[in-house]
Amino acid sequence: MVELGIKVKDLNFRWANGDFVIKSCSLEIPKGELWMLLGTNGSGKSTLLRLLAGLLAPESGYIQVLHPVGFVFQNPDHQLVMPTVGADVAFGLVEEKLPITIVRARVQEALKEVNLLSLQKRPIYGLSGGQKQRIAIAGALARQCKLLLLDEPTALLDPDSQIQLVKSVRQLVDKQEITALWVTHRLDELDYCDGAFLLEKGLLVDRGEPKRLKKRLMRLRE
Ligand SMILES: Nc1ncnc2c1ncn2[C@@H]1O[C@H](COP(=O)(O)OP(=O)(O)OP(=O)(O)O)[C@@H](O)[C@H]1O
Repeated sequence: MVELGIKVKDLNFRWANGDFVIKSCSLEIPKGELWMLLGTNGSGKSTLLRLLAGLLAPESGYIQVLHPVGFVFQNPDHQLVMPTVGADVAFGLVEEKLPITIVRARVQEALKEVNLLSLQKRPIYGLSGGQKQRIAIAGALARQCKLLLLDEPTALLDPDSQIQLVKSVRQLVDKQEITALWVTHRLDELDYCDGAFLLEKGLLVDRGEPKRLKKRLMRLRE
């Protein structure tokens, strides 16, 4: 039997007094795979990610995900809270009250994984958007996350940094057997994933082979 990183069954969610924004959603992602979540603005992608992360509670349905969960937001400035790179990556570990020797080792290892070890002592202020996103990912790696949820992590990046980021997440997924779900509007990113979902008005209307979904969406956008 395939081991799963995410299993969701008949999930329903609505905001207080509102209509359902996630409707009878069922999906599975095998452990160690990178899947993408597509859909027009307001279709419910961020809401679904927040439900998976446990940041929102569903009205009904079943969610099973691997832990710990790492979350990467569209705008890293909403996520990075400490003044320097090293302190930010260490933040979650200090919260867990881990011994300082372990914190140091995990921070170094995580920064090495995202190619930012040389910036460990640098202030976050002044770094590029792509570097900041990699710091957010390093924070999740330092916490030894098994599931990575990324909400349009490349939305604010230029095309070069965009492709660099998706390639590095692809490599991390392969190397560390992390499961990842990546929300995007950018169809070129589909070249790096194992599968994709299409959400429309809270309903999963398509799923599967990224090449096929890419063609379908390219036709829709013509
Ligand atoms: N805090 C909130 N309270 C009430 N309604 C909300 C809240 N956040 C989002 N919504 C509504 O929920 C629906 C789904 O929003 P969501 O942000 O999940 O969509 P999305 O697919 O991520 O959109 P985008 O691509 O623009 O980020 C939208 O109608 C949105 O207006």
